[in-house]
Amino acid sequence: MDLFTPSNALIPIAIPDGELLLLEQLPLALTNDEVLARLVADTAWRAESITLWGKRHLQPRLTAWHGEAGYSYSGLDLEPLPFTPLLLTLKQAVELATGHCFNSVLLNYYRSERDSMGMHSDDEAELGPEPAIASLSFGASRRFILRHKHTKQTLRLELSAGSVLLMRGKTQHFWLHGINKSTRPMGPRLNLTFRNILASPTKTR
Ligand SMILES: O=C(O)CCC(=O)C(=O)O
Ligand SMILES: [Fe+2]
Repeated sequence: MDLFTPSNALIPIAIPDGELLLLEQLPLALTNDEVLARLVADTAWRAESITLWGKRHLQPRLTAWHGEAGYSYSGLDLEPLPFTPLLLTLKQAVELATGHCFNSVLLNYYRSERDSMGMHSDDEAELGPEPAIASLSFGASRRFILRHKHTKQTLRLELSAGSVLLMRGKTQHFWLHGINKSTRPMGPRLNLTFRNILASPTKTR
C-alpha cells in the first residue's frame, strides 16, 4: 500500500479484454470477523448437487442465494431467499464503494482448503452482456485465479478479508475465474458475489 492511495479507493488492475478493480477494505461498522461469524451462523447453507457432463456431483462448498429474482446455472435452479438486514447493509456498502446497483447475492462458503470453485465465467443471459459483479470476501485469504479464454494469460490475486473485487466490462466474456483447492491447511472463507439479475419476460417471479 502506498501513502497516497486512500484505502477506500478502488484500484484498477490492468488486464486486456476486461476491467478489474480492487478495494482493499470495504468500510463497515462491524469488523470483518464479526461479519464472518454472523454470516456463517445465520445463513441457510445448502450443499447443492450440480450436473456436469451428465453426472450429479456435490459442489465442493456450501452456497446460499439471496435476492429479488431466480437464477440458474449448471442445471441448478436457485430460488432466492430475501435479503437479510446484514446482507442489505453489505449490499449498500458495496454499492456505495463501486457505484453499481445489485439486486442479488450468491454466498459461497469454503469450509477449508479442500473447498473450491471450478474455472467458469459468470456469463448467464440474465446477467446481461457486460455484467458488473462485485465479490466481497471474509475469513481466510484464498487465491483467485483468472485465465484468459484465448491467450491463456493467467492472473493470481490473493483475496483477503474485507476486500472487494469488481469485475465488469468484457471480463466475463473473455476470462474464466475460480478458486483451487489447496494443500496448505486454511480456515473458512466466505465470498459474496453481488450481481444484478435483469428482469426476464419469460420467467415469473
Ligand atoms: O469465491 C470467489 O472468490 C469466487 C466466487 C465466484 O466466482 C462466483 O460466485 O461466481
Ligand atoms: Fe464467478
